[in-house]
Amino acid sequence: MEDTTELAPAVRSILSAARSRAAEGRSGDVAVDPRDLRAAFDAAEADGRVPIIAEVKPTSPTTDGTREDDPVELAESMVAGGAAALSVLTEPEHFGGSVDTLERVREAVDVPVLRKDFIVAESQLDAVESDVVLLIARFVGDDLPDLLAAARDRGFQVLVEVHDREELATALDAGATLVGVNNRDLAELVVDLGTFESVAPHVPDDVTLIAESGIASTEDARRMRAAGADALLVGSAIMAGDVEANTRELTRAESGDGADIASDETDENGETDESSGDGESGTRDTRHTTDTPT
Ligand SMILES: O=C(O)c1ccccc1NCC(=O)[C@H](O)[C@H](O)COP(=O)(O)O
Repeated sequence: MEDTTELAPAVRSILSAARSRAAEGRSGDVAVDPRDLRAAFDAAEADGRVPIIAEVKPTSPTTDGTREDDPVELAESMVAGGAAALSVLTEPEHFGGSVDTLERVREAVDVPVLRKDFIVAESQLDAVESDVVLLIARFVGDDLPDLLAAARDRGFQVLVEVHDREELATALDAGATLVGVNNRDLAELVVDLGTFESVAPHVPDDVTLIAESGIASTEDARRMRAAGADALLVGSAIMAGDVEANTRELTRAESGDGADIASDETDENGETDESSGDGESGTRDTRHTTDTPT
């Protein structure tokens, strides 16, 4: 079991709740016929859209209040705004999510759907079908290879989330081919886009790389793409206000006609550290670098 002493209290509480749910158990393994996430990213690129995984995130430990709209309507609006894929929180106690919500969303849309939860035990994998599941390297520790295999056996594509180079090495050793770098530090819950920029150059080109958390503007989106992100996972900035318009603006961040969503939508988290990083782009892959002005 992981040492949780350095985690933020909210994150320790999330983990404790996850372990309780894991203990409830379920019978029977799910068998998923997944929608291809990489193909969805390629289709967005071919269409001139930045590949965005838009997250249905009703609330979170760093969000004030709860968005009560029908999650299916929110999801459909995200797809209408050009999202290549969706992420749906299924964690009930801290994020207002549910497996029922994910089932309804996946039925309503035809893009790949990531199940965003805090999986620490194999039994949790059988709670619901999704196209992609998340494994957080920090939380699963030495169980990563076994959980990765268990998820793949069920048909899931697996996004392994890391926060630093050490976790990246662990993920690659375990055979991860889909890696997310979380800009949110789970010890302090502070967001720093420099995190992605420092880890991305060390990710092999044949790994699909996703920048997660704290992307609050079209400028942030371009910054993460310039640092080598194949796709961006965005929750709070899309959930704040008109989700279709917010999604569209981010997907158009490289086509020069996207207004800056941060200019008229205030992210109540207000945690993105724009001053972080040293201003140099990562060199992993410059395909995404753009000269398009804001
Ligand atoms: O978002 C939180 O407040 C949070 C707190 C503690 C653990 C995890 C948390 N978020 C999970 C996520 O992965 C994000 O929802 C996702 O990366 C989107 O981030 P953002 O665009 O910053 O909402």
